[in-house]
Amino acid sequence: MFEIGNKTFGSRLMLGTGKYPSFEIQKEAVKASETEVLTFAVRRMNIFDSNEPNLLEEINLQKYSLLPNTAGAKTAEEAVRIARLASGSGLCDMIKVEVIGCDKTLLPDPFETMKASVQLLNEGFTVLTYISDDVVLAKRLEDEGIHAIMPGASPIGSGQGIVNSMNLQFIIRQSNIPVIVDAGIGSPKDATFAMELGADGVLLNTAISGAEDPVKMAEAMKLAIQSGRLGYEAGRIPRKMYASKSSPESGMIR
Ligand SMILES: CC(=O)[C@@H](O)[C@H](O)COP(=O)(O)O
Repeated sequence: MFEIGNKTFGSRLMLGTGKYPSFEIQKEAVKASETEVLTFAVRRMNIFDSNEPNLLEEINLQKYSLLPNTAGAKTAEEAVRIARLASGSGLCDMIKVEVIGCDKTLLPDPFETMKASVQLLNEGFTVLTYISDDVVLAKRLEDEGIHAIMPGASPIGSGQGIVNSMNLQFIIRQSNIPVIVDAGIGSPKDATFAMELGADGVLLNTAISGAEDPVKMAEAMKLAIQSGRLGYEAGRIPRKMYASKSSPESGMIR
């Protein structure tokens, strides 16, 4: 169990909702993942045209917490406008702040991200902020009062996995708010690694929606995250430079 703002979650896997081959497969994958949190880009989600298909109509909304995100925003002003739209539509008071600063890498703009996060905190939102693995920015945002920090493992949709585990560990160790590793996860081992490092959760999309079998991959990710968390709680052995025998010599029968 972990908490973000006033919500408690059993599952540590948060799912994006884009790029699935079909609604049917998406629904199955969401079910198999046992996620409790679905994030979606307010700008890209068809929530306003009742003639168009809409994922939110396809799923049982009682079962999930919705986490609208500000994907598509390039300035703080745009992100704030998108968040207000989501809240005005009664979707949720939680918001994932995402302000992209570079079209090629889709890495977030730290200055606009900070501005948007502070503004939305002042407006009473529960703020989860997506950043790159920037240790100093993570702390500054926590000091401002955000509710969870979401450092990227690697660029969105790249499937590169965790490229700087050192920075992620710095962020995890210094944080007094939940750390959700978000973006760039490619395979279950990446998700396990994030959890073994001590992350509170993982948010991912492409690794499941783009898999050959998204439903199977959703289950694999669920198990990977559970396994990584269990391993973290169990406490791994320290790394040693040289070998040490698995069977102790004292007490050996000669
Ligand atoms: C859905 C969402 O919020 C994405 O922007 C998120 O960052 C996931 O990235 P991946 O697709 O790399 O998992």
